[in-house]
Amino acid sequence: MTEIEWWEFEDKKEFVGAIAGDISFIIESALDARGQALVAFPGGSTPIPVYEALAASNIRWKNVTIIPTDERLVAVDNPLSNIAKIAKIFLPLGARVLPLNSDAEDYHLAGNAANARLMDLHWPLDLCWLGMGEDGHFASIFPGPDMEAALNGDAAQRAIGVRPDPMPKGVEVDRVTLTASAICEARTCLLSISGAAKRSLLEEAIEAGSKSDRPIGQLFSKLKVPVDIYHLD
Ligand SMILES: O=C1O[C@H](COP(=O)(O)O)[C@@H](O)[C@H](O)[C@H]1O
Repeated sequence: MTEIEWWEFEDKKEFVGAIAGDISFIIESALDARGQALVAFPGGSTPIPVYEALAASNIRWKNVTIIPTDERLVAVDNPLSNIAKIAKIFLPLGARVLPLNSDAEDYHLAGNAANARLMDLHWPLDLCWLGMGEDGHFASIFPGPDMEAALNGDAAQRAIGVRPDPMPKGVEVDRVTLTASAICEARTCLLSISGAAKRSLLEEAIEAGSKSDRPIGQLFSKLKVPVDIYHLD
């Protein structure tokens, strides 16, 4: 199992500031070392205040490429779109923001198109910042017909189309996600969650590791890079 450091917060402002500070450091270090940075940001609602804090920081965005860890296959003007929120904040700052979605006819083809797009990037990710749902999914790796391929498929595949089964309530759409192997290759990994329920689910899943029926437990059994977990109570 990988090394894990938990960072506990009761104050939302401190939680947001600590994550933004860590991410700024990782991005600036990558820019200093390689002249560019490639990072994956999670979707959903938890990360939005952190996006805003990052946007207010002094990061040199010009040489930073941001991809979402996953995307819901909806139009960009749909409020469920992950890339729309990222693009709205970071494009005006000069970052390159690359979507994972496309006009492909079905989610398998959308996954293949995203995978091909990611092959053009300077890999690995300098940072994979993840969120986690209340059901223990991360990025868009959910139980369902595609979970095995997303977690344990071809190690060279960076993105894959997935259909959650059961569909998560309120977000009943197909998706494209980074694969576990693409995430495990990242130079750094950070997970941010809020709420006591997510914390105890995560602890149990990490403990169960590869035997966990939660995708996040299986991811932790594969990760080699140390992970910082930021938790807001
Ligand atoms: O559907 C998704 O949910 C997770 C968790 O979102 P949160 O708002 O509960 O933190 C997110 O990490 C993922 O990127 C997103 O597509």
